Amino acid sequence: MINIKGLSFIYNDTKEPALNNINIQINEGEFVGIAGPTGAGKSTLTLCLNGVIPHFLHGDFYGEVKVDGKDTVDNGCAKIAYSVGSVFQDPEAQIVSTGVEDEIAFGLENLNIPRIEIAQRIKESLEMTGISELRHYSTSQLSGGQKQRVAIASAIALRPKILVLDEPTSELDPKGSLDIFNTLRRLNQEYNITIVVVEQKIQLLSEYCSRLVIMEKGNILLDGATRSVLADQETLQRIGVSAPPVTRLAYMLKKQGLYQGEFPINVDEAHLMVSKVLHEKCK
Ligand SMILES: Nc1ncnc2c1ncn2[C@@H]1O[C@H](COP(=O)(O)OP(=O)(O)OP(=O)(O)O)[C@@H](O)[C@H]1O
Repeated sequence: MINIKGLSFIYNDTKEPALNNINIQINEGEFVGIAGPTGAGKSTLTLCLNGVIPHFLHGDFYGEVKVDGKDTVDNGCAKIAYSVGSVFQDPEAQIVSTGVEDEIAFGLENLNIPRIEIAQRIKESLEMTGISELRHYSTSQLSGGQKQRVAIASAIALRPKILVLDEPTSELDPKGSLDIFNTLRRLNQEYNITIVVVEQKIQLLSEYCSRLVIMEKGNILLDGATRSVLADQETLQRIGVSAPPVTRLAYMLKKQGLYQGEFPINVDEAHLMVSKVLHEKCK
């Protein structure tokens, strides 16, 4: 679904590569989280997936990026938008219309989709994101989390196979952040949309993503199943990515020889781990 080979990118007027020989393959239906310290190249990578790089942001581009079989150099952003929907940090900056319905119709009208089909797609994308009740709202009435879900609905109205999100919860409170990730889970599980999300809140990534990619200085440092990536505490600590509290607790227990099992990645699993440790101790 996403195939990146030898991708390096240096922004104009800079010396250091923002991306440095990235190789990654993401298969259909994966839910991939990307994390890493500031300046790691996470946003640059998302911009390479939706074609903004190289078509709008210029620099030295090396290697190959293919999304849904389309090479992003040979296909413009409009063509790529049929395969890759994009959602950015700030919902305010993405929303251009005064009404929810108009907002979702906006991208479709630009692509000359027939009116009757636009109506169908508005209904469908509102249902998919669980916000049908907001259809006739004015966008100024919406909370940050609702705006971000309208942005997601607008992106999926083009029926992309891949949804790329760059820190979609950065402006949101914990409830709004959970709503977004629950929406993403639904799009992934029920509609088989491949999700690639850059997110600082590692706890959210650990609960929702099946695969984690950790970047640093333009490189992919770790890439694998969420549990195994989070188990590499030394690397995460070294680059300043703080693992979820449950994983840190497991790490401490393992270091002291009190726990030998798998790393927990959510509260339920941590609960089981603590019960096991206590059981052993009380024997
Ligand atoms: N438009 C730009 N022009 C020049 N350099 C840029 C531009 N955007 C990003 N960079 C540089 O590219 C490198 C990677 O930046 P990028 O924003 O992709 O990292 P990031 O991991 O998303 O960081 P953050 O978490 O702070 O958003 C950084 O050194 C940054 O300064």
